[in-house]
Amino acid sequence: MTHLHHGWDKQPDPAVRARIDELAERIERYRASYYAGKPDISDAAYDALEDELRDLDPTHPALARVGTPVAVTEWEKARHEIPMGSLNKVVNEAELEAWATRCDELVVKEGGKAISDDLFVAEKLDGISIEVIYRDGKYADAITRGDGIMGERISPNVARMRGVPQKLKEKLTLSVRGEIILKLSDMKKSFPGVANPRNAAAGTSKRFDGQGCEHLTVLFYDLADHLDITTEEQKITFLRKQGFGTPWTAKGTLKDVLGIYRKYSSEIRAGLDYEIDGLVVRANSTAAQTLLGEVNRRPRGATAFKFASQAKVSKVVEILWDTGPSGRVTPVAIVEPVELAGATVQRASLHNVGNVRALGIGVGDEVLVSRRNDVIPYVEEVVEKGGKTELPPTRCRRCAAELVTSGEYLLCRNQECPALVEGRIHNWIDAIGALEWGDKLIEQLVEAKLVKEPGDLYKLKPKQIADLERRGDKIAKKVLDELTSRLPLTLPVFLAALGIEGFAIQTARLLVASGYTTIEKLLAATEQDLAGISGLGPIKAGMIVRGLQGRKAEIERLIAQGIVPVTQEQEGPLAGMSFCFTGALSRPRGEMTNLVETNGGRVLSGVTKELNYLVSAEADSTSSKAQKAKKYGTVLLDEAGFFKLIQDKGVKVS
Ligand SMILES: NC(=O)c1ccc[n+]([C@@H]2O[C@H](COP(=O)([O-])OP(=O)(O)OC[C@H]3O[C@@H](n4cnc5c(N)ncnc54)[C@H](O)[C@@H]3O)[C@@H](O)[C@H]2O)c1
Ligand SMILES: [Zn+2]
Repeated sequence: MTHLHHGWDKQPDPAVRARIDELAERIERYRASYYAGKPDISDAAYDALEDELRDLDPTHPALARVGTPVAVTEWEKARHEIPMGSLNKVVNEAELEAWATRCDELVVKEGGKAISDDLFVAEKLDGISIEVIYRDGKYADAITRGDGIMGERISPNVARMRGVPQKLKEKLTLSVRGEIILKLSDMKKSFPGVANPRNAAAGTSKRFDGQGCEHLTVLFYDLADHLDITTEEQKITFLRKQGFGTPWTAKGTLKDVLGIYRKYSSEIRAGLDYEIDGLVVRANSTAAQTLLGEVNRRPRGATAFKFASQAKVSKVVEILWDTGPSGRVTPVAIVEPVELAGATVQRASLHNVGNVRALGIGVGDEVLVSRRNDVIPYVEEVVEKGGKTELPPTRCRRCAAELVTSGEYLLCRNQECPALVEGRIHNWIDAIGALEWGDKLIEQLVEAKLVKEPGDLYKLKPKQIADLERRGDKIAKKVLDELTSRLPLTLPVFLAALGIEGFAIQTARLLVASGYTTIEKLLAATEQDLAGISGLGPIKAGMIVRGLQGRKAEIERLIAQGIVPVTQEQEGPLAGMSFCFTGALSRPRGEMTNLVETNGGRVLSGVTKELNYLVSAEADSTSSKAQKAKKYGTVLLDEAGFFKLIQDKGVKVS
């Protein structure tokens, strides 16, 4: 193989040289901690740095090393008769195909048979390599990989692990290779509080008192002495026959392997009782493997086919402190763009101020950004400090008010803060089910200082909305008509729309059912009064009373404007029933809404605990709305079911 160094034939520039030296030094340091079971950084971060070094200097000696030299410990050092190597890796299907093609070319040139049609695949166990030696069929020795040449003799510990037979079925002398793992079920049972099975296995297997080794398991996948064996498949069969536990394996073509990989990535891996970090793919024929030979103690005829990492290293460019609708300040890291799970990521959540302090993060730091299960990307760890540690702000970035710390959170308590005003308006619009009002419109209205509190919504003139950027007469009329069409509001909706903490619609309903049938009665209630209601309790009662008193003037302004809550639910055959429509329906949404509302029912914009019926094109939909509905016990209906229901109630459908 030729290494073109991206086409450079001159000396790399000093900055690159310095980065290479830095990476190499750090890689050696991280390895030493990792193989001792106390990694400094995550595997994903380590792999990212190793890949970076490989890009800059593919032949760097740090990349050729295996494991780490053994440290001075109480364990006796032992030399491996046959050095223990490592594996090269591929991280996607194209790389695996390229590896197979390259192997085929090489073997064929040497007069062998192409390997692509005869591959052997095994789960790549994420544990610690171990060599176990049997003499005359009896367990004799176990040596850790160490740096591949010299390891530690931890025989008494390995003897206690599961899956290690004391005696073989035949009186053979041989050396087998396996991986010490900690099964997840054993971790749960016997290692409370431990989160990483690999690190626990590494630490435990080297304990001088051997404590905990009985909970570890060894699975075997290789055999050093060949015993007339000519394929990997025969090796595994032999190991199983002698009583060794093994990982799952299969024989197949390149296409089969790709299928297996997809299946493992998408489902099997998540259901295993142990962690694997990929598959190991090899030429099934040992003759082909011998022909291919090895480079840097990594066989060319085998490769680790790793699962895609959903984490990458990047650099923090800026840290933003966004004030949210509830006043909570959320820190966000802006990082140099990285590709993650098919998307370019530039913003990563830092959750809260407590987490920022715990990470000790700052602008200029190298961080690991991850995106798991499609959630919002977040910063997992600081890999290397590169700048000053971020000092959390003392003032709100939206309104400059002094921030308050509450537990892990920073809060803006200024009720006039535009972020909080937007939040309250948003809550109102949501609760009354005004579907036409988008976030952006609310933001514009608050920005233009046209709306400071919910009551202001009802004072808006069509022209004020029409004049906003990208609005117009049609939109203005539509949203204002919608607003008035929701009136009058029932008392529970009115209360929930205020968005008082701890005071959602269920609580509002409970209060009405307990006799607080007018807003006046509620405003007059004390904490003690409400605490007596079963299902409320003193804490919630306190929040409700304080919340209502804090908004009293605003409530009075609403009422003065004619926004008077009514206690009676509307009348009609669908009174007391709520519906939410989702997906493509045969009639326009507006028509369905009208049908429900003119008959006394309510239409909600989303699935809440209050929703009685979710109507969708397919009743067995697996959409997130349908899942939520199932959780709440909401009835799922298809269109036909909906029409049948309302007709049974006496609604005439044209
Ligand atoms: N976090 C850190 O600081 C840090 C530091 C160094 C290394 N690492 C991690 O260690 C790994 C590299 O270490 P490595 O040299 O042990 O290589 P490796 O784990 O990538 O692959 C080789 C090893 O796989 C194991 N293996 C498991 N199942 C196998 C099977 N069925 N067939 C063959 N081998 C199997 C063997 O022990 C073998 O030695 C990387 O994943 C890297 O992220 C992390
Ligand atoms: Zn603020």
